[in-house]
This record gives sequence, structure tokens and C-alpha cells, in this order.
Amino acid sequence: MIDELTAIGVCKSYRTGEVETHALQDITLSFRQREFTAIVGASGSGKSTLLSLLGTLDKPTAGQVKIGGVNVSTLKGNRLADFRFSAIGLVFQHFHLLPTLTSMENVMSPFYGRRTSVNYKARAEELLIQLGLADKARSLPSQLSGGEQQRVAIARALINKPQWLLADEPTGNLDSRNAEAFYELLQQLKTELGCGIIVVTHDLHLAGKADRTIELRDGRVIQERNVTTGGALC
Ligand SMILES: Nc1ncnc2c1ncn2[C@@H]1O[C@H](COP(=O)(O)OP(=O)(O)OP(=O)(O)O)[C@@H](O)[C@H]1O
Repeated sequence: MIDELTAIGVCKSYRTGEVETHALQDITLSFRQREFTAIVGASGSGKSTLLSLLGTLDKPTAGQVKIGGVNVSTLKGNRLADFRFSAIGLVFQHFHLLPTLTSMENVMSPFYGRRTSVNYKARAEELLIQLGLADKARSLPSQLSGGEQQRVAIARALINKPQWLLADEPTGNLDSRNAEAFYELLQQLKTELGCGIIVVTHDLHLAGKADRTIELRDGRVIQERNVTTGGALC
């Protein structure tokens, strides 16, 4: 069970020519299953950088990201890809659906090229039904609304039943009705699948629905608020 996600003393710096940017500085955080965390902060504060490290898409310059006790920075190549596939679902602001694949194919695509005994076609059908997209299974992304594309992206992220769902600005391209539907979906996923949800957002309404908010400024955690206890923790 990959039930704990932790960042321990995580730093991330980028070097562009002579300029070094310290995007994250000494971040220590722990995330739990069945918890919806929103990461907030001004533009450039390090939110997306943190999410990409937690999602194993990038490696810290210093410190560790551990998932279920595994230091994911030590994983490479196929082992890293397999670990990510088994543990993490990712949703991006622009969804990144493959334009020539139908909704059904996009949802199944993480399994393409993998040997598996999982009946992923049945699971994709189930997810599309669950997300209200049964009648859009054969549509291409260009034939879908923004909210529908987002739900396809979520179904794709959930196809392998990840313990962690990570989303970067998921409501950035949605109208208020679809954004509202998205909040409800997150609550449902948390309760029914028991996954931990971590969302980077500028959307204060979405952040207000989270169990916990973490605010970054200049690459550091400046405030952590747990809604269930109501307290500002640091
Ligand atoms: N690949 C990169 N190369 C160089 N600098 C980068 C790179 N990615 C991010 N940065 C810098 O790191 C800092 C943090 O960026 P990041 O994208 O994490 O911020 P953010 O809080 O997600 O911002 P936004 O809300 O605008 O998306 C910024 O100063 C940014 O310019």
C-alpha cells in the first residue's frame, strides 16, 4: 500500500545561463490518503514545481520525495515509469489528450504497450459511465467541451486506480458549472477510491473545498491550514 507521500527537506533549483532560480527551498510536507490538499500561492511561488516533484516527473536538487517509504529519486527509466503508473494519476490544466484518439482510447492509453492481465477496456467503460461520458466514448477530443475533455483526462488518470491523484490548475479552463462538478467529483473520488488528492490552484473556491491548504511563497511553505481542525498549523 503506497499510503504515504512525503517531501523531506526538498529543494529545487533551475539554472538558466548565469541565473539560478531557487524554486523550492527546504520543503518538508506529508500527505495522507483520503485527504484533499490544495497548494496555493502567487505566480512563481513554486506550486507546479512541487507538484511535478511529488508526481515523480522531476527530481529534487536536494532532499527526498518518498512514496510508501520508497525514495522515488532513486528510481530511473522503466522502474520509475512503472512506479508512477502504479501509484499516481496526473491531470494537467490543458488535459494533454491525444487528439487522434477517441475518449475511450485516451482513457485506455496508459495501458498501451504494457503487458497486463487487467481488463482495462472494462475499467475504461466503467469510468466513462461514472464520469457521465458513456455517450462520448467514441468522440475525439476536438468534439468534446472543455469540461468533457477534463473528465476524460481524469478517467485516464484513474484507469490504474492510483493511490494519488495530482492535478495542476484543473479548473483553469472550466466554466463555473463544470468547475463545480469537478469539486464534487474530487470529493467522490476521495470517499469512494480512498485516494489522496493534491491540487495546485489559483481558484480560491476550489481551495476552499479542500481539507487542507498549503500556501507557498518564494519556494517556501508560509502557511498550512487544516480545515478539519480549523487551525493554521504554521
Ligand atoms: N524549467 C525551468 N527552468 C527555469 N526556471 C524555472 C523552470 N520551471 C520553473 N522555473 C522557475 O521556478 C519558479 C517557480 O515556478 P513554478 O512554475 O513552480 O511556479 P508556480 O507557483 O506554479 O507559478 P504559476 O502560478 O505562475 O504557474 C519560477 O521563478 C519559475 O520561473
